[in-house]
Amino acid sequence: MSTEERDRQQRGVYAEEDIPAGELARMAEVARELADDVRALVQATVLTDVADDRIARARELIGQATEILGEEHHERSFGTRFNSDGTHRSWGNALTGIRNPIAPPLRFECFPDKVTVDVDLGGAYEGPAGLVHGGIIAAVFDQALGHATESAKVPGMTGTLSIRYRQGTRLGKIHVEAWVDRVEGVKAFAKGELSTDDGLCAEAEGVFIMPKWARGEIQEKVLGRVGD
Ligand SMILES: CCCCCCCCCCCCCCCC(=O)SCCNC(=O)CCNC(=O)[C@H](O)C(C)(C)COP(=O)(O)OP(=O)(O)OC[C@H]1O[C@@H](n2cnc3c(N)ncnc32)[C@H](O)[C@@H]1OP(=O)(O)O
Repeated sequence: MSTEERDRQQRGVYAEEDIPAGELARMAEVARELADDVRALVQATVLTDVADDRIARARELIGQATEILGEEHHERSFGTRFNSDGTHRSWGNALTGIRNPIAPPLRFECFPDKVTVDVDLGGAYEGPAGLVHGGIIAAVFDQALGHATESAKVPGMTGTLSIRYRQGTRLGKIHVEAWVDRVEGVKAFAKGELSTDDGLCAEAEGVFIMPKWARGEIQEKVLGRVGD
């Protein structure tokens, strides 16, 4: 596929889909509840100790649920959708998406100088025994630093992300802070820290770049709007 065709496809996953605020709130609630249920199922799957016949029964029920959910579905991804009320939604996002049970999910608080997030990473995010997987930590940082750039109105895609793991992060509650350190043209340099009750566990820095294909119209839309 040519670069032009790829860029065109990529722009296409940023779509206008105008939905009245009340209806949108209802849809968000339904999506959030379903994702919460499936997230609980994932956790139960990792930790269960029931006998094989109970697992067989659970699989039957899960199969039925999968079939129901598949009756109507989006083609490949949810993408990002823009509303005329000044919001946009990326509900499939792997870290924040309210439709996505893989997402921990991260819910950021935005301040003028930084973004913060508190989240509980349970057994489904394990790497070394009892500790959070390093790749999950990297993903959390990627999103947090990216969110900081978006909040500072200099959003971009991750060009480079570097992490220093200072000590193991025990499964459980984590606190992450991220901020924009400086901006050079289309590049925003962001930093972040992850801590727990044990203190500082990891630090990150990254470069976030507004890609060529998004400069202009899509950039304006992302900059002008808020959402989840
Ligand atoms: C609207 C849509 C997008 C934004 C909306 C996001 C909003 C919402 C954010 C929510 C938070 C998301 C947080 C998760 C973020 C991911 O997960 S992003 C997914 C992982 N990253 C990727 O897939 C990126 C893949 N790479 C690319 O798309 C492109 O190579 C890049 C990195 C965007 C570069 O784009 P490009 O248009 O080729 O850039 P180009 O004009 O050649 O270079 C611009 C400058 O950047 C430098 N540069 C290029 N590549 C790199 C690199 N990898 N490292 C360091 N510097 C580099 C160049 O040297 C140049 O520097 P100067 O000469 O200006 O000094």
